[in-house]
Amino acid sequence: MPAKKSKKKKKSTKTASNVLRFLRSERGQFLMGVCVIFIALFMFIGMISFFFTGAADQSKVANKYFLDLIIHKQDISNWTGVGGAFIAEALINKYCGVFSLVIPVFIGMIGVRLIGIKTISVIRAFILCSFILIWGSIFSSFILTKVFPDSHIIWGGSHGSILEQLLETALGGIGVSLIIILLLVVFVIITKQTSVGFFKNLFPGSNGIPKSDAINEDDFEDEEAEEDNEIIEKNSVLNKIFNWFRRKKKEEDVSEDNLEEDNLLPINNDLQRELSSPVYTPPAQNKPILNRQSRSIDVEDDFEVVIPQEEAYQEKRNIISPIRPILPREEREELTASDVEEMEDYDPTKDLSNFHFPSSDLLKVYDNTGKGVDMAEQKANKDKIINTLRNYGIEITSIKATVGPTITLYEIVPQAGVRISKIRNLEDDIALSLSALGIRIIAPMPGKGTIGIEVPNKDPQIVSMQSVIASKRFQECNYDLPVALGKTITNEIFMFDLCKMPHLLVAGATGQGKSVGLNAIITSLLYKKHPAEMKMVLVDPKMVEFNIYSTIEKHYLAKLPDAEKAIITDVSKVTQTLNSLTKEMDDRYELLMAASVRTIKEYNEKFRKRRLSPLKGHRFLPYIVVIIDEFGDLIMTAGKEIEMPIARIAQKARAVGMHMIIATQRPTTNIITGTIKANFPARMAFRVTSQIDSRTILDMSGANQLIGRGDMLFSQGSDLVRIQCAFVDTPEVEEITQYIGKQQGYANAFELPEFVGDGGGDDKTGSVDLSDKDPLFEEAARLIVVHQQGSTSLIQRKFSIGYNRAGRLMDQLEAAGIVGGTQGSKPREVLIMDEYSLEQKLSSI
Ligand SMILES: Nc1ncnc2c1ncn2[C@@H]1O[C@H](COP(=O)(O)OP(=O)(O)OP(=O)(O)O)[C@@H](O)[C@H]1O
Repeated sequence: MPAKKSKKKKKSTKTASNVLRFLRSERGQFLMGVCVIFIALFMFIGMISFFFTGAADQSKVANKYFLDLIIHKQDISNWTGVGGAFIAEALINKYCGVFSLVIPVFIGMIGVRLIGIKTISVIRAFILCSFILIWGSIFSSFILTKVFPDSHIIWGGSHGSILEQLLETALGGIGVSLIIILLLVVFVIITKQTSVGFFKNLFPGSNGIPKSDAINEDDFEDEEAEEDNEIIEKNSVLNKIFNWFRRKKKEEDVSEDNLEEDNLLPINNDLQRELSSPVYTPPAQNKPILNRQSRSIDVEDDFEVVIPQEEAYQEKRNIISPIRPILPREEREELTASDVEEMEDYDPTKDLSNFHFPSSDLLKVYDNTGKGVDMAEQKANKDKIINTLRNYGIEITSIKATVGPTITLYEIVPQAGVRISKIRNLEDDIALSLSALGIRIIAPMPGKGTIGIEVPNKDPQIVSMQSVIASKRFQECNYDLPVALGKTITNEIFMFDLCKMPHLLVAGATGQGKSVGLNAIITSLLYKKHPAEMKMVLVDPKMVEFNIYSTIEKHYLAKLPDAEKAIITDVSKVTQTLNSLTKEMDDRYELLMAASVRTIKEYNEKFRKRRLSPLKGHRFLPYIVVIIDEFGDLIMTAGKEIEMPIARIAQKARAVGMHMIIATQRPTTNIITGTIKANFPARMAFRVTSQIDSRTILDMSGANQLIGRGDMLFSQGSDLVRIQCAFVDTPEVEEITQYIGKQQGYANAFELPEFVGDGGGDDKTGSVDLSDKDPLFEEAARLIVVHQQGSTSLIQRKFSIGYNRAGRLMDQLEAAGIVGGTQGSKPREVLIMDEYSLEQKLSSI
């Protein structure tokens, strides 16, 4: 019996959680949104009808119960029947009067938010509607009742009437009028930051006047007194309104040029803010460019703050749904072609045709809502920059701020005659005055004619991987190996095609965001490339960083034929793998040559068209991305043996679709050598501790001035871009890899070719000549016996020798019977138990 009960209980909990999940899903939310909008519409129509039909219905509806009215089938004139008449009578006459119309409007807003076509702040809307409701009821009761005394409508509702009567008794008619105006002013001042300027400007003589070229308040008052009257004239309220309409028209013209309505509405609708901004046209070269995604606020006459807007999230969500997989580009192209012959092309993804790409829902959405733009902070920073520069005798003609997720860029235009180097040298002084780390001066800003000062925001935002992956740009991009890295200072998604880089060097001190950066790169590739199109070789000497990718071994990873695991953690295996990759590279070149093509793209295209026969050894070539974390560790242990194959691959592998990403936390010249640097034109620099390190990575300083936590500089040739790296946490990556891992994969990981070195490869035990022992033979034997660990990398590390020599030593130790044979990636068995037995053994050899 109790078992039955608990089963029943379980079932009902499951149903409830299913319902909840549905309601939380996109479909559920959309459905609820539509319902809510219909309810709002019904109420609104009912209330509008009330103005025309309310008189006829009033006697039938007033003081009755809703059910009574339905049961007794009353003849109701309201367009929405008993329901509408009842709601309208209650809301308008009983409660808050005609301004109750904002109630269905508010409900409609909630519906719109649920549907997701527009992001509306519910709290803001609630406060706004509540104020309108209360203020409106008093206002209507006081004014409209006097204007239209003989009406079936109680203009301010019972609520308004009572309040208004109380106020009128206490303060008199004039007092109530003043209270109504005061409440309105208070509300506008509280809700609109720029309203103070607007109100000030209503009074002639206020200083809402555009300033002269130089921002120098003292000079300004004395010298331009004469011009003041003229300008004040220009600033009169009528002129402002006229100008506002003129500007609005201009903006509408721009908006026809595809500017998103979403982003402009807040600007256009904001009459108060526009009115408060001065009638001041900045010099042509300083004119603010209205970014497609930007919202620009004229905080003061001379200071414009641009807040680049993100693309609407919902719009992006619709692009990838968990149900509808994103087909690989090639497949999409093929499907659109109606040509039957095209359909017969070879389809590399056919083996895993049911493969579903992960959806962006698997990634976490970080709540940055509380981290809006702090106008006070922007203004204070601006003042500090101006004052610091002024202290050193530098005047500027304009200053503009662009607020990014973690950094704000202040662009200044100095007065003619100021030496740029003078400003550049003030980096430390500005940093001191702003009491902030990570100040960077870009003088001049390339192609802009301004000088940039980057200042970290007090409350930085997290750029979620979700926002980057779900962005329209990423979803619609057709790069061969698309990598979405994060967001630039102007909130734009920063993306690049790894194929074009073609190799990438990642550096940064420990804990500054390298691993997160590598995960972001891998994640973007996983979201766009089908397992048939891309394979990865992951090298992880730290052993813990790439472990999460082991679940996708049979989908995306490549490994050596005899390797147990695809993720390489053993230093000794790295040389083998890299050599194997150089072999794969050479094999691919031979295939390309046989196919008479120059690039992997042309080759694969030919293969798809079935113009290359598999019988002649041709095969579809997936891209291979080699990612090495902590490359410094490898160079320290294996030196040239690692550097050489890396350099070879970096020099040649681009055309055959092999790309490398190497990361290091030790950006010194003995790790990032000249050979490495020459072959890795694209560099990603996270924060480093010294200017020298920054120069080693980027060939210039800057990385030492970053603020960490994913703040980075990306350089490709001479261009240097500051980016906030997208944040993807380990659990998020796990979700993705598990989603992929659960799906059908290939039988094995992608097999790399076996590499047989000059000496005949690894397995040389049979030919080992113990008469020609390595000078380190005895010491190595002691080391192995003392540690009881037959590991080649141990020998490498202890004696600082390369892998080949350590491997030879190990073979000699095996031939001497000190260690056992190879056991895949595991250390060899040590056959001698103690040092005494070893000494005996050594003397007998
Ligand atoms: N893009 C980012 N946004 C926000 N926080 C970040 C970002 N990247 C890194 N962090 C923060 O910094 C911490 C360290 O990052 P990460 O592990 O990537 O550093 P690392 O450079 O790889 O360090 P190590 O070299 O020691 O492994 C993270 O746990 C996270 O809290």
